[in-house]
Amino acid sequence: MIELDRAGRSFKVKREVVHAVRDLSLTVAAGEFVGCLGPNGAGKSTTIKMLCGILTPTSGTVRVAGLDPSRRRTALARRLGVVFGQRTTLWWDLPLVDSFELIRHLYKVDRATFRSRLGELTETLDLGAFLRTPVRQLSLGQRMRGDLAAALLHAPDVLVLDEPTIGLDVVSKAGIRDFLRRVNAERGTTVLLTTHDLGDIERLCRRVVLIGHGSLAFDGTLEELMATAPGQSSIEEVVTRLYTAGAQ
Ligand SMILES: Nc1ncnc2c1ncn2[C@@H]1O[C@H](COP(=O)(O)OP(=O)(O)OP(=O)(O)O)[C@@H](O)[C@H]1O
Repeated sequence: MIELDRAGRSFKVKREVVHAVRDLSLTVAAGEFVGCLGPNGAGKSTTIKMLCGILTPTSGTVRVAGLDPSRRRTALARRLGVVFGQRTTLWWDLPLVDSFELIRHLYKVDRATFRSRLGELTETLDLGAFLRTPVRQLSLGQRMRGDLAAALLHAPDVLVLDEPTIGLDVVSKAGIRDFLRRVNAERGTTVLLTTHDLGDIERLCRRVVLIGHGSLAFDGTLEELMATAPGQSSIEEVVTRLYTAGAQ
């Protein structure tokens, strides 16, 4: 469902070239739930932006649902849902439900299907109390739930999330994690998320990939990740070791 083959992305900054992602090969099969870790500046967001078609790779190839994201952005939009935790895709001054209505038009979802999906998402994400509130008045947790609903209204096959639990309290995080687990298990949606919250990884992701210096530094199960540092009892200790051992 997601395929990166020796994908790379560099940027020219003044006279320097920054290799944000280099030679990254990764395949995510349909229905998988994969967590992506990596130190600040490792290349996670750049990778996500290549998957969405926001950035074109400068080397290698990227495919999502069989499509080249930067060339087939419109076709891909129908198959892909995206949430950037640090930024909203909702219309700031409009009530949440009006953003959903606009998304319905953009994705050409028929009214009956929209109503039934919105009903389901309102219930599972508990949006009822603030559907008519302008997005700018929502708390971060409410806004994130709104963004998740917006990303799923067109029932995409693939969901890509860049730090979806950033800044959320423990209860809101638990709610979002529970929701994502259900979307993956019940709808079979392929999920790839980036996070700095190791609780997301422990509670959600059987498979973990670690990006360091723009390349793949680890790809395996959580158990295999723990086994890279025998004697360390917590995932924090294992990841700290990996980051300080050269992923940085
Ligand atoms: N548009 C850009 N122009 C120049 N350099 C960029 C650009 N976008 C990213 N970079 C650089 O590419 C590298 C990777 O950045 P990226 O945002 O992908 O990291 P990240 O792993 O998502 O980090 P974080 O965990 O801090 O969000 C960094 O060195 C960053 O400064």
